[in-house]
Amino acid sequence: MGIVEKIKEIEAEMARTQKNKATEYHLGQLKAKIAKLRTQLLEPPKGTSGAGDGFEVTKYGHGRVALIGFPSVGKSTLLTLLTGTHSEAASYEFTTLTCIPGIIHYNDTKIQLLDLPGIIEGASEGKGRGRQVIAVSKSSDIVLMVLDASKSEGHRQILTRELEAVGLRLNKRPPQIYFKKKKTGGISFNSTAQLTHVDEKLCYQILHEYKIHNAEILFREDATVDDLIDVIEGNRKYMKCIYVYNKIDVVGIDDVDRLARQPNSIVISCNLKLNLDRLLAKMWDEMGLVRVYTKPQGQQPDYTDPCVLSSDRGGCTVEAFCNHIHRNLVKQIKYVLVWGTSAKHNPQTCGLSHILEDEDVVQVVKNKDKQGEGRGRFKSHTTGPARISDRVKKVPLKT
Ligand SMILES: Nc1nc2c(ncn2[C@@H]2O[C@H](COP(=O)(O)OP(=O)(O)OP(=O)(O)O)[C@@H](O)[C@H]2O)c(=O)[nH]1
Ligand SMILES: [K+]
Ligand SMILES: [Mg+2]
Repeated sequence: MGIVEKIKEIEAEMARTQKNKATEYHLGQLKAKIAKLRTQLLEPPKGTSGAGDGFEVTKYGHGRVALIGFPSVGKSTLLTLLTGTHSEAASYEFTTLTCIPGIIHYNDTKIQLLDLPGIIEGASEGKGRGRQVIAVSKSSDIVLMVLDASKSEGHRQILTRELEAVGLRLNKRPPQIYFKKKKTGGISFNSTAQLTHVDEKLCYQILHEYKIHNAEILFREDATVDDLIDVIEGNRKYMKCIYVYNKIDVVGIDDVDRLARQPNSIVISCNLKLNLDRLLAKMWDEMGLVRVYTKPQGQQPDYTDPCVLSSDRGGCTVEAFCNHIHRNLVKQIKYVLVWGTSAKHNPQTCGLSHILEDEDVVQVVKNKDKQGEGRGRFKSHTTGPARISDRVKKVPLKT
């Protein structure tokens, strides 16, 4: 029996089993069995590297965004509109057969947008190009789930389920469960929260299913069995997702209004070029990119060429900023001067652990730079409006 058949069989058994206190442990065990099989399903076939099939696209720019959706929802039309790169669009399904990259220029940053083939129910089990599409989505920073506003609202749930089946968690944070495997000592089970979904026995059974006999586990919230399995599997990817309802030109105003009010959602029309600017702004906000402008001593910063940090990848500390500029810079640094919203006063003298914010300006002072930095430096600075864009771009910085 293949892995997919095994999963189907267990799913059928779960559907047959009544949910009550007595079957709770058995159901938990079945969930763990499915999770293990799905992980097996994700392992690339022996002798291959993974995604394959012309789907590997080199990362480019300051972040990567994947377009995921059923066929013919308008993914390619959207890529062409936002990036200027042509991706074939047509009224028949599966027009796009590979991964097509384009570049969005926004806020002086470059975002790589990936058009992908449509995916369908069963994608997680390898239907269509599901596996390759999912592998590419996992490599991106956020997902735009493109939906047809005129079609069934169930599509969003189906796609979410497909992505969950392969370990993607959309708009969720990791469960607050501490878990550490040990060599000896048995299982130590603790919780700092009242648990209503999981008890010690169920936890032991799940761990037993994974052949884990020595571990430390601490629940910091009222987590579920699924949360526990996610933590044990350890391979889940937590991603932001924006639900993009396209084709609002063909639905009534009441539907548009309802869809627009759902969390993490935006309504657009590629045909009428409606709301695309709002989509870009939302996408950029969700990516959590932080632009930092470097200011050479005695000069104005170059506002066209930011150093772009990410709160998700690598962090936004002064240390991350320095590493971004040069790998040896951290060793040479004495302190930095920071202007902008992260600074208590302008400029603030900061160390490596200071966390920078979008549009901050940083001047690096190296150890050998001591000479030029007299005490008068601090007298000459004025505090301006809170936004660096107002303050710095109009009023030259005192240097
Ligand atoms: N009415 C309407 N039609 C649209 C809109 N956007 C795209 N379409 C049409 O929808 C059809 C499918 O568009 P595509 O861009 O090929 O869709 P896709 O999601 O890339 O499709 P696949 O590559 O096959 O998965 C085309 O006929 C488009 O012209 C829109 O905003 N409104
Ligand atoms: K199409
Ligand atoms: Mg397409």
